Amino acid sequence: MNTAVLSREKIIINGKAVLKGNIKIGGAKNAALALMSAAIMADGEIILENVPEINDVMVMLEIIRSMGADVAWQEKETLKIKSPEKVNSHPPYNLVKKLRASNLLLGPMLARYGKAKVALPGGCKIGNRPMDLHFKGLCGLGAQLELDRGYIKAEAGGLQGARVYLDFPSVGATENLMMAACLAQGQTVIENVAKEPEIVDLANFLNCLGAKVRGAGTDVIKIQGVDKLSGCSRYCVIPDRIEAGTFMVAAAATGGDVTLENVISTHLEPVSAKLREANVEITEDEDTIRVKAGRPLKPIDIKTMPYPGFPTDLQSQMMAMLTTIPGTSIITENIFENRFQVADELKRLGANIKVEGRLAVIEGVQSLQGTQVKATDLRAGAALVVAALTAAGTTEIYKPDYIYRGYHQFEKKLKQLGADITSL
Ligand SMILES: CC(=O)N[C@H]1[C@@H](OP(=O)(O)OP(=O)(O)OC[C@H]2O[C@@H](n3ccc(=O)[nH]c3=O)[C@H](O)[C@@H]2O)O[C@H](CO)[C@@H](O)[C@@H]1O
Ligand SMILES: C=C(OP(=O)(O)O)C(=O)O
Repeated sequence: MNTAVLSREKIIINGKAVLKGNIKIGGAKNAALALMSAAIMADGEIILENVPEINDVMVMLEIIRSMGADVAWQEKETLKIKSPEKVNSHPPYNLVKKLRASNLLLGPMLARYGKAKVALPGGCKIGNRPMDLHFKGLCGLGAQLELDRGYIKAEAGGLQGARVYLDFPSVGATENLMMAACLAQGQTVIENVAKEPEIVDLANFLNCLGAKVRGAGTDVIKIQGVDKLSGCSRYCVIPDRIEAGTFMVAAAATGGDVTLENVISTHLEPVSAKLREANVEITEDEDTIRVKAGRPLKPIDIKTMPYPGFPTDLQSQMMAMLTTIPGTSIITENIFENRFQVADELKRLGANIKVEGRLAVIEGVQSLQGTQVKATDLRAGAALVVAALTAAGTTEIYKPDYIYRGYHQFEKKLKQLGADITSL
C-alpha cells in the first residue's frame, strides 16, 4: 500500500508495443471521491473497499482528515472513515483547490452541520466548470449560499425537502443534492439528474448508511429525508470504467489482445459499441472484457454525451487511437469545451487533427513519431500514453502528475501488458 502522493518529472515510453495479457481494474475514482464526501454525514464507522490508491483519493483523505474525520488505510485499498461529532467546516484552501470533487463536501456539510465554507474547487482545466446548478438545488432545499472572494459560504437552519429540476444532468450537482437531501426534512424530488454508474454507486452507499434514495440510474431521483445516517461495516466501490476504457483503447490502438478483470461490462457499453464500430473484437463476461484488435481498424465518429452516451473522460484516449487509423474520424465534444487541448500535443507526435470549436477532424496517419510532449490534464495525459505506445521511437511525457490523479500503478499495469515504459 502506498499512501503518499506520487510525483514524477516525466514518463518515458519506447513505442510500437503490442499490449497483451490480463490486468485487474481498480475502484472508480469518481465514485470513491463521492463516497468519501458522503462519509462525513454518517454517525458510525465506515469501511470502504476497492478504494483506488490514486493521488485524488490521497488528497480527499487529507481534506476530510483536516475536517476532523478519523481516516486510516486498513489494508490494501480499504479505508476506514469515522466522521467527527463536530466538524471543521472550513477545509484548507491548499487541499481543496487540488480537486474538482472537493465541491462534493458542500452538500454533506450543510446537511449534517448546517454550514460550510469551501474554496471554489480545482481539478483539471477542461473548460468552464460553473456551480450554478449546485447552488440552485441547495437553495431550493432552503440553504443560503454566497460567493465571497473565491469561497462558497453556505448556511442552512435545517434543510427542507423540495422539487428541483436540473437544467443539465450534472454529475456533481446530482451528487451534492442527493447527499444533502438525505438529511433534509420530507421528500426531495430531483428531475433531469445524471445517470452515471457513479451516481448509482453513491445512492447504494447512502442507502447502506440508512438513507432512503430511490430512482438512481433513471432521470428522476426521489429522496425521503431521515434524521441521521449510520455507519456501514463494508461497502465496495464500483470498478473504474474510465480506467478500464483507457486500457481497452490502448489495447485496440496497439493491435493487442488484453483481458480486463474486475469490470462491470454494462458500464462500458458505450465504449465497447464504438470500439466494435472501429472493427475491434470485444468479448464480454459479467466481470471481464477481452479486447482483441486483430483486424485493420476503421475510422469512426464520436459524440460525447452524459451517460449512457460516450464519456467525455475517454474522448482524448479515443482521439489518440484514431490518429493512426486510415481515413477520417470526427469527434464532437459536448461536455467540456477545452478537452481538445490534447490535439496540439498529439500533433507534435505527427497526428493530423483540425479542431474547429466543438469538432475535431482526425485524418489517420501511417505512424506517430516519438518526441517530447506534455500532459495538459488527466485524460490528455492518458491519451498521450496511448499515442506513445503506438509511436515509433521514444516519447517523453512531461507533467505526468496529472495522470497519477486518476490512475493507480498505470506504468506497472502497462509493463505487465508488455509496454516499455518508465518514469523519472
Ligand atoms: C469528480 C467527478 O466526478 N468528475 C466527473 C464529473 O465532473 P463534474 O461533476 O464537474 O461534471 P458535470 O457533470 O457537473 O459537468 C458537466 C457539464 O455541466 C456543466 N455544469 C455543471 C455544473 C453546474 O452547476 N453547471 C453547469 O453548467 C459543466 O460546465 C459541464 O459542461 O462529471 C464529468 C462529466 O461526466 C466528468 O468528466 C468528471 O470526471
Ligand atoms: C475531469 C476529470 O476529473 P475531475 O472532475 O476530478 O477534474 C476526469 O476524471 O477526467
